[in-house]
Amino acid sequence: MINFKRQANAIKNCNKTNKTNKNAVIAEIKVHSPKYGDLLKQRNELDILKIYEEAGVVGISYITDKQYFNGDFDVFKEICKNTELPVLRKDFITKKAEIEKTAEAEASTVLLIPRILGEETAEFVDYANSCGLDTLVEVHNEQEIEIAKNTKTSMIGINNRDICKLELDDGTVSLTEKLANLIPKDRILVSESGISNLNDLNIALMYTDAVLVGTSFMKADFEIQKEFVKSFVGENYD
Ligand SMILES: O=C(O)c1ccccc1NCC(=O)[C@H](O)[C@H](O)COP(=O)(O)O
Repeated sequence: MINFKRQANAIKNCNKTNKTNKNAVIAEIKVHSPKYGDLLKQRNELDILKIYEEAGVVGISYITDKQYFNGDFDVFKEICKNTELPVLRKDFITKKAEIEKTAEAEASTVLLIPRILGEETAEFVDYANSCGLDTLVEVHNEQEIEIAKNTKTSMIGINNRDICKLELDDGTVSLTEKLANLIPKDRILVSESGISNLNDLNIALMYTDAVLVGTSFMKADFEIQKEFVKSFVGENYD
């Protein structure tokens, strides 16, 4: 089977080149937010993909959940097909068949949530790895960190928001500051959600290897979107 394990390597390679001030930014093509509504605003997902690529991000995230985030698996497949960047699938995965479907789409990484999978998280990580996928195991509290630590996941994400509140809470990077030192250094650590400006970004990157940003990139006006994303990636990126 083809090995799609690219997300973790992309972040590691990016960090090696940090001499050039390039930050490891995973950019989300987020079409809908439960809090802000439509974020796509009649734009095309593949145009946004191109902007993110040109801005120098290390990876792409896309939410396939339809019910709350208006995601579309066919769009996800198109995104995977149209980029060399690693692509993360975010969804509420509960079945191994969904992991197979993610690998078939030639994604790089699948999100797994201990809040949903509990002690089965480790088994789902192994299964995703056997399908050639990287895994991002997402935590929001100490109990979930214990579950994540007992898996072979290469990446752990601290979601600054409580996903059970479906984005109606305001996540802040203070959660990343609080939890980061509980996560073993051999895992790639990602700060996710609620990162809306360079101050948030800099705080998150003091504690983590990468950040995942959606809403603030999507809310930036189309004309300035690339420059805005570039400012997160780092001034010296070309
Ligand atoms: O993170 C999850 O557990 C999740 C699972 C399924 C659908 C959506 C999910 N979370 C939302 C996000 O992933 C955020 O959009 C992402 O972290 C970006 O956050 P923001 O920059 O605040 O839009």
